Amino acid sequence: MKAQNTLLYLDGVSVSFDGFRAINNLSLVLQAGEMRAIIGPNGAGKTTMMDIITGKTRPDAGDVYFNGDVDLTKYDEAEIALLGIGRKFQKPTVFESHTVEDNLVLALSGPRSAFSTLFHRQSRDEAERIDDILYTIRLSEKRDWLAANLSHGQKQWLEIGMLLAQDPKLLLVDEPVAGMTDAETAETAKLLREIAKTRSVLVVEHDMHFVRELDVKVTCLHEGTVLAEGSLDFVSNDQRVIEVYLGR
Ligand SMILES: Nc1ncnc2c1ncn2[C@@H]1O[C@H](COP(=O)(O)OP(=O)(O)OP(=O)(O)O)[C@@H](O)[C@H]1O
Repeated sequence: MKAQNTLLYLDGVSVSFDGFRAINNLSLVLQAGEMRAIIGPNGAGKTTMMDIITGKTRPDAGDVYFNGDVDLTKYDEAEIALLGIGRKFQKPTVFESHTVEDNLVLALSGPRSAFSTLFHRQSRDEAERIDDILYTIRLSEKRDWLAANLSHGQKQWLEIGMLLAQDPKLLLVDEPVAGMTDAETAETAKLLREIAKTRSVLVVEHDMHFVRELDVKVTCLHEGTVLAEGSLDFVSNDQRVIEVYLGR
């Protein structure tokens, strides 16, 4: 089967809402260890594509395979999260009244209750993982801070850290740098590149400076299908991409 050796394989995927085709014969292949940037105008179907991958929306037609032969259309949202697909929505949803570290402890624990999680003794393994994640998300020095006191960008990093605590094979990240300072945006590109050394990442983003800094293959969606795919230079020189998106 074609999906073999791919981390994510979408082929001929379509979905309609009240007769409107939000996703139209969409095909996209992501290799293990690959980071991909998804661009495209409002309404292109970027969010709907993520909804299909995470099981929030069922496609009307097409194949959606994860990790080679796992047919994602057969699983619900909770099962897909457990299979190793983590999703970060645009707005950060950290626990503001907990410390940075406790946010990660809670994320690491999965189904355990918040109370027993915060009061059980961390194993050395857990403590090491938390140290590693804090280092990756640039928050080692702020581990004792209340999440409420972090900047917007730092909250986004913390939420990425909370996803990392669940050790996903694939991370879906929706507009991570919206509202960030230029310095935070540049740091986020570095951070995601580091994360992508050990797992695959799909990033939806409108900020082209940031996409350039990611330095990865780009897929431009339009009207629910792939309009152009390749390097950012290749895609941004495509006349149709300029017409529907970049030239606006
Ligand atoms: N549940 C739904 N019911 C009806 N229409 C929907 C639904 N979800 C999405 N759509 C429509 O499908 C199209 C694709 O929307 P989607 O949100 O996936 O685009 P997008 O590329 O993520 O846009 P943006 O950049 O604005 O986030 C839009 O026209 C949207 O109105």
